[in-house]
Amino acid sequence: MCAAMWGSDAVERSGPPQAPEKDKGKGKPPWRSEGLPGTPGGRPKINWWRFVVTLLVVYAGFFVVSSFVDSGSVETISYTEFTNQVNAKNVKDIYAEGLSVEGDLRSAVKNPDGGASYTRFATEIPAFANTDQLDQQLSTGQVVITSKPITRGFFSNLLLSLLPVLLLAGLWIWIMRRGASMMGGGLGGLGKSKAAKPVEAGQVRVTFEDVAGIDEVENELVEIVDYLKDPGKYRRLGAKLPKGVLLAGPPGTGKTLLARAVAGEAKVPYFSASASEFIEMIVGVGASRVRDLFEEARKVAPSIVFIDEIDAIGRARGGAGGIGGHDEREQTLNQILTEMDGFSGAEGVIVIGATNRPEILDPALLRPGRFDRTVQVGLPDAAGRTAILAVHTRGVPMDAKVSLDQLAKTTPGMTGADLANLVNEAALLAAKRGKEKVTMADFADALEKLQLGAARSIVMPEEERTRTAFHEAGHALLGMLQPGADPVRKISIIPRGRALGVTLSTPDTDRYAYDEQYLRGRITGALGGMAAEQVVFGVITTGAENDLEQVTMIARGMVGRWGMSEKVGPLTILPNDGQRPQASPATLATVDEEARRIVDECYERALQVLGDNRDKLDAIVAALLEHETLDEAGAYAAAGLSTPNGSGGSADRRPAAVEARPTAFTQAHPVAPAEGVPATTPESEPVTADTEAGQGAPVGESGQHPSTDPQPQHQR
Ligand SMILES: Nc1ncnc2c1ncn2[C@@H]1O[C@H](COP(=O)(O)OP(=O)(O)OP(=O)(O)O)[C@@H](O)[C@H]1O
Ligand SMILES: [Zn+2]
Repeated sequence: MCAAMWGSDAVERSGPPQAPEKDKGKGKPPWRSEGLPGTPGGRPKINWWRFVVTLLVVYAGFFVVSSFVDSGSVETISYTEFTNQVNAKNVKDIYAEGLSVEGDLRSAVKNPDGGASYTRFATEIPAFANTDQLDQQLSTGQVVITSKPITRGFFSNLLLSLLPVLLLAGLWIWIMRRGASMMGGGLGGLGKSKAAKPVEAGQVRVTFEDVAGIDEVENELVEIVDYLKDPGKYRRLGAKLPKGVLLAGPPGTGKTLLARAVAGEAKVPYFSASASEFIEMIVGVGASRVRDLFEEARKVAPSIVFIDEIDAIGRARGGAGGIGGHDEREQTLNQILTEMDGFSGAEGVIVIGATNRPEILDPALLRPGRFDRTVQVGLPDAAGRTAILAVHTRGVPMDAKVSLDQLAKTTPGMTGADLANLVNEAALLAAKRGKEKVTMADFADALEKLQLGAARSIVMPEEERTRTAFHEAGHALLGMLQPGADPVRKISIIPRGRALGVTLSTPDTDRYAYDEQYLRGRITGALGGMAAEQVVFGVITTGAENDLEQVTMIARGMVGRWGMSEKVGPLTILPNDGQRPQASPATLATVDEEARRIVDECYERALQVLGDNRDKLDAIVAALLEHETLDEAGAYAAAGLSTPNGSGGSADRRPAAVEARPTAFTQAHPVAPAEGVPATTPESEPVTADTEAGQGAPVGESGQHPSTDPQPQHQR
């Protein structure tokens, strides 16, 4: 009974703070309530039935367990028997707590010496028992009661017996609240968006000055800034501005920064939220948060609402699930769409969304009147990188010899965030070294740390070191000898992170597209470590796991994505967006077969080249064992080759590269394969997940150049 009361109280408290009635009659589009059957106004759905059933089960379990605990050497007797024994003065001291009584009962068997012997007994006093009368009996029976006497009234007794239930219920609610508050909110505050607190107008300190290297993107947003500054100007002419702008591009390219800069330039309030924050375990919460957010934004319009990671909720419906339940995601998405449809444009709320994966967005989001403008935010080119470095080195005292141009050239593929990080790392290093200014050497070391990972101080057994040296030399030598391959920049057998050794190759210029020969070269190079182990030691180790992942990914991409197998043809069999492969089992089998053929051919070639150039391989290994790390010049010199850029650098080596997609190409070997057993991926598993991090995602004009970018890291 108490539990029931308590429960209904909890129902009250779980309701969203803003009563749904508030929305009624406000002329909200009718489809909203149709679209959300059973959850009007996004009221959280709590399954009370399940709650009650769970409690009953737990309660029953509690009794079963406690009856087991009671049994044993203790004899359970009935209440009547107990009172009889008391009256017969057979009961010694008792221990009473609540309704349970335990004590000693004189045995029927007498001791030989004539003394009494006792056995342990227990009983329950029923709630209807007359406890006053019992008290009387106990005192005349000379029974000493320890612990609390049994004089509680009916209700307190009941309450006591319900205590475990109450505790469990409390625990349950606590878990619920925790679940909710972990993602923001809390049960009482469900739906209250943390994001509803904007950065006030004029408080956003970021301007376009702080965003470098992506001028085209800025230009697209200037119009919006102008509109936000004076919406009236546009309104008078009846001009319609986009309600939403979608910024699409790889992580760290400055999308958030841009959105803030727009707010900073226009001096308007800025609301920001990550789409994943909206999603809750309880259906309807996301939608109510969205409603809240927009309500606040409208109050202070003109304003900007920035929604990061919009793909988390904006995935095409029916596609692979995102976070949160399906219903919740869809409702949240619907709410965003409703809100965007809702503004007349006169309100001056501009929504800026950001995503790494525009291709998986629900087309409904991109319809006119919603995110009707998509701006691609790509990786910066060399000039862009120089500009970004300039922004981030503004307050950093630098040695006169530091050349940002030079740095930009050696950092192809890095994003704005990477470059900001690089500057910071270099400054940290310089400070640690007690310098007044950051020098080029600090930058070089910081770059090495970022590209290769921080060195670890573990002592490698000599045998392991030699094996690693051969492995890395194998990667490197194939990189040096294959036409069109990216120059080898660094080889190292110093363990870093999870890697035992690293070979780094980067192109001279950023590149966006790769030809078949290049990709085969890359596969061959990635197999070089394993091939070297095979050639030299006759056995291979688990150290090539990472290499093989790359190999598999590239080979399958060539066949299933980039039309490089005649047998399969120019079809997309393995989509880039993580969707299931679209092909018959027979075609999938052919893809596997073709990928395997390519890899086999490349491995043969790797064995061949290394076998033919064993002298060069040994020479690189000797240099590596001596110096541990070789830079570009050192590596080529050790092999007796000239660097690709050097005097003898043959022009035919240079890839027919388009612009730059600088990809550091390193190979890492796990120091220890997880628990000794390298995880194996079944051949048939589509390797499309690699693009998750945007690493393999198309760069530049989205999707037009399916850039392979098979994971730049290539480490032993
Ligand atoms: N174009 C740029 N100019 C100057 N700094 C930049 C630029 N791009 C990124 N940065 C730096 O990188 C940091 C992170 O960028 P930001 O958070 O805007 O990236 P993002 O594209 O929103 O990434 P994500 O998709 O991961 O959210 C910025 O705070 C800034 O310091
Ligand atoms: Zn390797």
